[in-house]
Amino acid sequence: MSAPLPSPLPSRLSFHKYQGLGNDFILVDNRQQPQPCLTPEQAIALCDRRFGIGADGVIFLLPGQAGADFSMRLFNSDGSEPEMCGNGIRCLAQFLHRLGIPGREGAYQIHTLAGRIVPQLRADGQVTVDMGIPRLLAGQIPTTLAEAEQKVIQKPLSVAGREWQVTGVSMGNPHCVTFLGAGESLEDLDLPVVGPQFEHHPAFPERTNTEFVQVLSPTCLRMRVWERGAGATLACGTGACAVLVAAVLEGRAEPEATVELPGGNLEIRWDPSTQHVFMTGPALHVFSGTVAE
Ligand SMILES: N[C@@H](CCC[C@H](N)C(=O)O)C(=O)O
Repeated sequence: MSAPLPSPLPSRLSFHKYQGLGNDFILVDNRQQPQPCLTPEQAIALCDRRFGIGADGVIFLLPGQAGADFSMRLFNSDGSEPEMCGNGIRCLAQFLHRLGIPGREGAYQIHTLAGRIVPQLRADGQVTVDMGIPRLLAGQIPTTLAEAEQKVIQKPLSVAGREWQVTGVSMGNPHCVTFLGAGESLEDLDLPVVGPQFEHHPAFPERTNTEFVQVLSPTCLRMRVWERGAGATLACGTGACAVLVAAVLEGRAEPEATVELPGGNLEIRWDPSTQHVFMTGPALHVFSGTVAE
């Protein structure tokens, strides 16, 4: 049997493991330099659940840009860099609090590749995040399922031998949302088969996250997710926001609803006056450590 490949694990790296509804991340205090201290290859190695620490991604706490208090960047477990991470930014807010950085009335101004995002710690220990305004035009998602200046609502998409109706939403990162038909169940979905075919579909030039949704009521949505660059995860915060937005656009839900994910629930609100989406949910520190020599 051949010896395992040499690991690019960054020896002696201090890290902090957090999770939001089981969507788990390795957080690195990277405030000493403007660029991430790790390469995508090192992030892949750290995320490996056998040879590394194990996580859905690596999140970097960086110095602020554009007037923000701090910046956040992250690598998915496949080494790709997404624009934003909803569960992850709740974890980042808890990390800042644990570092003894109070924020303004518990709120932190965070610069991300999706723009300014504002998580706020709540007295009950949960975190509410102003996720900004969803992008709904095909050119913003991006997708070729419609003309660039058109919305993508209930468009047909052939995947895995069947036609799905999909709605596209960007929360800074791309999301393809599809609602199950009567008699279909989330448990019957073969995510490892259909997920990658959605993720890599040519209609999504930057790949996509895909959410499969069952409407329990206009104020309760149940979902599973296949994430771009991470696969099937227990929760996706930007995905839950995209699901609420898509459900409202399709006339299936109220602007405020509970989104049930395999890892737990998120409360999502799409404010009609400001068009901002707000997400509320938990984020917990699991352990801290240092990578071996
Ligand atoms: N799980 C995250 C999303 C992380 C990024 C996503 N995989 C992408 O590539 O867009 C969340 O909670 O939003």
